[in-house]
Amino acid sequence: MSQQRQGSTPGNTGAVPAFPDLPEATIARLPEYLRALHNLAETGSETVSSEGLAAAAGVNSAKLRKDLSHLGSYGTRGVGYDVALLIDQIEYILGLDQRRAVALVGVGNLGHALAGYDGFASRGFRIVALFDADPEQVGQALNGLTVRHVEELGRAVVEEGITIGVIATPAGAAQAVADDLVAAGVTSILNFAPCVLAVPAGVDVRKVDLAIELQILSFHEHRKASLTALPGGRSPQAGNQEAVGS
Ligand SMILES: NC(=O)c1ccc[n+]([C@@H]2O[C@H](COP(=O)([O-])OP(=O)(O)OC[C@H]3O[C@@H](n4cnc5c(N)ncnc54)[C@H](O)[C@@H]3O)[C@@H](O)[C@H]2O)c1
Repeated sequence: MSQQRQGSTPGNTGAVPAFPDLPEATIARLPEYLRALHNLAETGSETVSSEGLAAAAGVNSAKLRKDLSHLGSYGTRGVGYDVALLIDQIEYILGLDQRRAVALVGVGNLGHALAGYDGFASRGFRIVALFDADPEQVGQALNGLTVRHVEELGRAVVEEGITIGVIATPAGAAQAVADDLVAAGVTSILNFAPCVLAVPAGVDVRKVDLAIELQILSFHEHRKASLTALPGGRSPQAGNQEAVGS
């Protein structure tokens, strides 16, 4: 997932003096640590070593210790990290202690799948409103919500306290949708459409493009094939797993 940064992070604005200024790569790994910690908590683990947590999150332990030191979390020698405490710290930093209201615009193939996914709630998000421009979609019930016409977006954003917008429209419509979301007061956008969005300062955009991820895997396939074709048939050793930005 790539990020377009037009705005500043909430930290270091003076409003929350104690908020740590985290590297982007560390921010991208925190959700992986959180997922691993929740799995550990579910199996009854109260503490975890840095090596154990690193293995569960798919990163190396030196990187994990450095990341967690940014949160002021160093663990206890011989004991490791307190699982519940670390979950609280990471959820606080990611702002997941408030369940954020999300609007989804574009309820086609992808939008249907996203709106129907129940896993967001347990990760701190509520999709509270669905919008589409197609009269055939408007009025449909989906996962307890009714699809509304995109013209109702502005009012709904204010009434429902929506701060995050997800765009799942065709690329040609995405910029206008982003403009409407921003005009309504949305300050974070997750864009699935294959295009770059222009947004004003203070608005964060993240882009998800599975085709780009596949192209990166294609590069690795190409590289492995070229290595095995070398004289002596050098074959690649360990796999290259890049679960989160580094
Ligand atoms: N990021 C990824 O990995 C990934 C994967 C699949 C699809 N996509 C992209 O996601 C988008 C949606 O794909 P899809 O297969 O669901 O397409 P789709 O055609 O099935 O759905 C698009 C929906 O957007 C609606 N729409 C069009 N203009 C609109 C507007 N101005 N306001 C509100 N709604 C509008 C349409 O009525 C339709 O319901 C496309 O841009 C596609 O390229 C991205």
